[in-house]
Amino acid sequence: MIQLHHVNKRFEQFEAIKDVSLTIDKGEIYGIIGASGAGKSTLLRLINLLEVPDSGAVEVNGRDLTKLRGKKLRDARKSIGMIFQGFNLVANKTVYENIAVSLELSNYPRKERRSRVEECLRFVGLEDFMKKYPAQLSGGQKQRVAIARALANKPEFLLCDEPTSSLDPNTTAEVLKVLEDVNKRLGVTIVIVSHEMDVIKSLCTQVTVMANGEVYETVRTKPKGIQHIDNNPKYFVDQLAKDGEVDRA
Ligand SMILES: Nc1ncnc2c1ncn2[C@@H]1O[C@H](COP(=O)(O)OP(=O)(O)OP(=O)(O)O)[C@@H](O)[C@H]1O
Repeated sequence: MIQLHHVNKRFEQFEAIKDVSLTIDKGEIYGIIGASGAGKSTLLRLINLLEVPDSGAVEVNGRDLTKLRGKKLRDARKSIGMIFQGFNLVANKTVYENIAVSLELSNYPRKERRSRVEECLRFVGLEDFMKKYPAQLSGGQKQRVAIARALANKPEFLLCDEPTSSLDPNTTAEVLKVLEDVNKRLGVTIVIVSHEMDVIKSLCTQVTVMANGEVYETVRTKPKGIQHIDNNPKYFVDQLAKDGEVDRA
């Protein structure tokens, strides 16, 4: 379980995140949506302390990450994988090496690294791509490699920052299917930031709408048939309420 308690984050004078508290239960696919600049990515990055909060607590399975330093923080972070809109693969390394590097950094037992890389690539359907370089892959394949890399250390949580925003609709569907498998078959809790309502609609079990650095509302829903997007946060909630059964959290 992930819990944020009264978290605040400023960039100089600008208050990017204001007193945000939320709970993400094990097994959820938790969406964070909202207009551009609402604070979605910052909120996601606070969960693994890529952004350090100015105040408040970030608890992962009951441990406050803001109190951990050095090896203890690195170990805690192993339970949290992350993928990005731009994939963040290393261009001059092969698919195999991109994944193996994360096992090296975490001191994964040397003899088991190869089979773990193979296992992760099989999971995302790219076992035949080990020797390719990122430039030889499509956008969807790059994101699947990034997912395999994020899974390598067997995380409990996967943070996804706009994972399909640079992909076309078909490739988006392919990546969403992999993320759904990660949740259903591996039991990984997923937190996904997206401005695409279709992504939220097809995947999420709970959704937080952000506006101006604050939680506007959190709803549990299985929305259907959402077509448009609007910058008014009330719009997101109204759409979710209209298209599915919404329990206000
Ligand atoms: N490192 C930083 N330094 C200064 N300001 C920042 C930094 N990171 C984010 N911000 C500001 O904080 C606000 C929230 O940014 P954030 O990226 O979290 O928004 P977002 O909702 O993810 O937006 P988008 O959908 O456009 O990516 C924005 O106004 C942004 O300019």
